[in-house]
Amino acid sequence: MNKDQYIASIRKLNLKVYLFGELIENPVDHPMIRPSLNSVAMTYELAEQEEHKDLMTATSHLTGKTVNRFCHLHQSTEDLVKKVKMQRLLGQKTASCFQRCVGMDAFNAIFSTTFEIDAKCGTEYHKRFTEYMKFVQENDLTVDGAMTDPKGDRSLAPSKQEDPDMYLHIVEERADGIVVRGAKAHQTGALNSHEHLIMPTQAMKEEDKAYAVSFAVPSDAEGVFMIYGRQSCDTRKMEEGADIDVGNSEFGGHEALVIFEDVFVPWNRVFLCKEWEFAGMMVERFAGYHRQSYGGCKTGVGDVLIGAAALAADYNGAAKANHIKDKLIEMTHLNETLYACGIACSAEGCKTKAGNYQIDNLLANVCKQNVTRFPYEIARLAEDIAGGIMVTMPSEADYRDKKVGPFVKKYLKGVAGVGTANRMRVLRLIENLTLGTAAVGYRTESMHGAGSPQAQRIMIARQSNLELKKLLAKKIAKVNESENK
Ligand SMILES: Cc1cc2nc3c(=O)[nH]c(=O)nc-3n(C[C@H](O)[C@H](O)[C@H](O)COP(=O)(O)OP(=O)(O)OC[C@H]3O[C@@H](n4cnc5c(N)ncnc54)[C@H](O)[C@@H]3O)c2cc1C
Repeated sequence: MNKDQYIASIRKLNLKVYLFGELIENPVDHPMIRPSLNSVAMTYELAEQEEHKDLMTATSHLTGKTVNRFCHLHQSTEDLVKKVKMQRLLGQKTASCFQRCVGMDAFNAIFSTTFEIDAKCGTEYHKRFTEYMKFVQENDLTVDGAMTDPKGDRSLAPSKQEDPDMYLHIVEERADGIVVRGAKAHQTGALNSHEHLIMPTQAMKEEDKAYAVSFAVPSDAEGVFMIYGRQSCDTRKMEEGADIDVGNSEFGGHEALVIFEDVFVPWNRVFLCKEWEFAGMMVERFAGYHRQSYGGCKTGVGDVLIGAAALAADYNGAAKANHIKDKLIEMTHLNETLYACGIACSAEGCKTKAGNYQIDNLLANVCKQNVTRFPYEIARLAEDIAGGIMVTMPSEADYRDKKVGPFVKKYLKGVAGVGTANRMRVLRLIENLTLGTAAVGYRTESMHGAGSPQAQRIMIARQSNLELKKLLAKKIAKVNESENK
């Protein structure tokens, strides 16, 4: 699809979306939601441009046809590297979350996991999922990769929760399919997606087998509805003529709470049904891909933030100061470190039993662990360079007002030759990325998206191979085991 066809295809869906307690009739044109749709639309627009085709498209190994890379099953480490480069490009173009990665990461995780379930259990999930992928590729769909359950009491297993719906689960198995109930929280781009692709949220034990479920449903399926997640400063987008104050008037991201009220799923769309031993594998593979993803997208957004900070320094007349130059160097160093990790875990990837490529899991976890920290430091340095006016500045309405406008223009001026409005625009962009709507994606998603920091530390511990490292040290130090006796 091109950009316009994508927008038209979302318009055709009969989505049930609630915002501020009301059912939204037309989410596509809602001023608070539309910027997020524009970000996804960019994934279609760039794929049409000759200069970006190499990154934005790939050849499907299922059909031999050209597909959008967001629908691709990675066939090599080169594909994995291109994925990260594509994500950086999109971060640069939108300065926000472009939402389509969760689906891509779910495709690749489910493809390889279902292959291994079938080999062990004699099921036919992989065949079903392969057919599903052909449908996704053929129709160039955006798919919400839905893993996170609300989880209620974090100290209790799914089946031990006071409310059994705190983890999405199977309530009925029928001859023609299953019925599921529950919710998925924090769903990125849910309203801009054609489909929801569900995975379990954690490894399961046998008593939790009703919660070990993976399936796909259209986003307007009977029984599915969404409650839009609000963001800091979101209603600025609803203000008359919203432009400067929004910071990024064109693009944004969103998350939603997606609720499944006894939703029927036909068997051909079920990819895991109670094989609890494989829930952990699916989760780990998805998380690995998604931890790689942040080495691309957050770096692209970081590029925009570094650029905005450098412009703020120019407009403030501080650009020549050595400490400002050094802070911009530090921001670049941190940002490129994230990118290096994204590229490294891709280049060190390997083939799965199903034939698609998986990232190096240790390096992907190191990547995400850095992502939980570095964007915060980059944001801190951007705020330092921007100055306090970034958060105390009068509104755009005051700037345009006949009476007080001239005072705003006069007293918010920086260096000669730069209009006050342009200085305001750059400062509002920094505010948007560090404290406003885009901070959801740049900051808190960096912390919790694809798992909170502790989840990566557990994975790093598991793969650090300390015993080998001890042996290396013993050899160099000439440790003599007989002296220990
Ligand atoms: C902006 C954003 C976008 C997201 N997009 C998606 C998406 O598209 N799809 C999707 O599926 N998910 C998405 N997520 C969800 C993300 O994966 C979760 O936020 C993450 O897994 C953490 O879960 P939580 O938010 O419930 O935090 P919690 O589980 O409440 O964690 C809070 C803290 O408690 C700790 N903790 C939690 N449980 C335990 C325990 N049992 N023992 C000890 N400590 C514990 C954690 O380590 C953390 O420090 C998104 C999240 C964000 C913020």
